[in-house]
Amino acid sequence: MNDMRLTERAVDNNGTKIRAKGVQVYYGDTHAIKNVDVDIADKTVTAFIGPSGCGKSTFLRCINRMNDTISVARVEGDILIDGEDIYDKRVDPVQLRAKVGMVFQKPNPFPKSIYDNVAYGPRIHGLAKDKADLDGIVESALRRAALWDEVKDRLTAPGTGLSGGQQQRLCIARAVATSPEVLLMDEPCSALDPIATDQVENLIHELRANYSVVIVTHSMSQASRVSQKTAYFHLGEMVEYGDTGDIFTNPKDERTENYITGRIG
Ligand SMILES: Nc1ncnc2c1ncn2[C@@H]1O[C@H](COP(=O)(O)OP(=O)(O)OP(=O)(O)O)[C@@H](O)[C@H]1O
Repeated sequence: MNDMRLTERAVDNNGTKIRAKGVQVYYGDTHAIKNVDVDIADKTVTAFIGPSGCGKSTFLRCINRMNDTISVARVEGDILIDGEDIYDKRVDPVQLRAKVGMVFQKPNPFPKSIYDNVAYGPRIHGLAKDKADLDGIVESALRRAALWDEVKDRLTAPGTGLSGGQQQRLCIARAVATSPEVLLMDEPCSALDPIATDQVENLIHELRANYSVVIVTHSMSQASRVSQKTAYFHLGEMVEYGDTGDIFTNPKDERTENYITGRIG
């Protein structure tokens, strides 16, 4: 953001990284998110689950203002990160998205080299002092994405030439290269085979040490493997939110229970 308050502010709010208050999202006349209140913890993986069309991706996109790019979308209510309103008019959405990175369903590397994919964000945000500094940022991001050993000898090769699982880890490296504080993942494994899914899930587990990770998933087994907190969405409402173990073994809301037992999907 313009004044970079997100990076400079001391965090002292009992581990809450993201706070949503009364969030509503409309696409024209469609009321896609209905009055969502939630506190999302720092250094935690939070899974959003629920039937198709219930608003998981819409709510996820509120957290880095990706809905700004959809002309018919209108967001109401407050979303605070470290206590700061990300919809404040002084906040630059481009800067915000460096702090709140996103990984999409389908791996979407740029038509550039592996190196340039990862260097893209640090370059546009002026994060490197010189070439050696940029090299270090690229290597560190590729290591954090568990991809370095596989690509270190072909950094100038096109990112699009990697396997699907490698491309998704490249996109994760691209997202972490700007040192985000929050990582949003919208069904990051849905285009991957079981081995690549396992690698990305292990990575999510490691990323939690440094980031608040929010993941949309259709796979309840994935949610239970990777997350500590789970939110269940139903027809635009967040009907239940709590510890993942509790949501899956002892849901309080009948709608959550019906979903996790397979009665609705
Ligand atoms: N760009 C858009 N324009 C208009 N309506 C949209 C748009 N994106 C989503 N919607 C509508 O908003 C509602 C929520 O959609 P969203 O994609 O957030 O749900 P979801 O739970 O992520 O679904 P899925 O699991 O199928 O990806 C749906 O009714 C959908 O049709």
